[in-house]
Amino acid sequence: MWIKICANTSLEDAKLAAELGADALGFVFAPSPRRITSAEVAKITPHLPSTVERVGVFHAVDAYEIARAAHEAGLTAVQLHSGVDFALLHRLHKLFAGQVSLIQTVHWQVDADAASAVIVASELRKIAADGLVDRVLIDSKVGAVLGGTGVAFDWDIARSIFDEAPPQLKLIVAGGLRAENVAEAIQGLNPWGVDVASGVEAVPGRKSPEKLAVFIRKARESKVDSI
Ligand SMILES: O=C(O)c1ccccc1NCC(=O)[C@H](O)[C@H](O)COP(=O)(O)O
Repeated sequence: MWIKICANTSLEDAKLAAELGADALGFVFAPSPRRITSAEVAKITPHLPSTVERVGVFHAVDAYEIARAAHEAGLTAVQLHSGVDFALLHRLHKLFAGQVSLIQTVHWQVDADAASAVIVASELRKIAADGLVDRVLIDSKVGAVLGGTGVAFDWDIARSIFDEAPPQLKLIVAGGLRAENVAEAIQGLNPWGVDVASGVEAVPGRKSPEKLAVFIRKARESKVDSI
């Protein structure tokens, strides 16, 4: 199980998450109470183990702007968090030339779960057909808020979408995960990875060491029920 701890804003939190076994650390460049600049991330990434992915979360902006920020911040992956824009994905793929990987977010509108199921399934098919990206993060959208919502989407409705997704896609579940429910998400959806931001915080923008430790342990220990 790939585990991403997102929305880090300090070296202390990022180092702790890495020590506790996170596979990837996220830094939010998109508008957020947890937003961080590339100059600030550049002071954190050199102190992290090289085995841990450093993922920048961006709303669609200019490809050159994303590439400049990724370079300055020392990112190893870029997560595009506002709608699927194949032209932008292809521009970034060319600019990064294999040095930085790409993760695409697809949003699940929580107050319209049945419609979201149809839309998300369609987006997954298009991403698979395009063939450029294999990691897709499915995150809750609450009203107009695209991330860090602390709200889970309807996993019962989502189960068939995860089950029937194109097999080449590595699906990451996000939105409202906490130590208390990460096992349920893993057992219900059988994702390739999990991602959490607010669910392991003590206060907005600062992680709770206890919540982080329990979340990572529970995600590691969780097994998918075999039929
Ligand atoms: O985390 C944020 O504050 C955020 C804000 C705006 C865009 C993206 C953001 N985070 C991206 C992620 O990958 C988060 O891990 C994800 O939204 C999950 O958030 P949460 O429900 O708080 O665990």
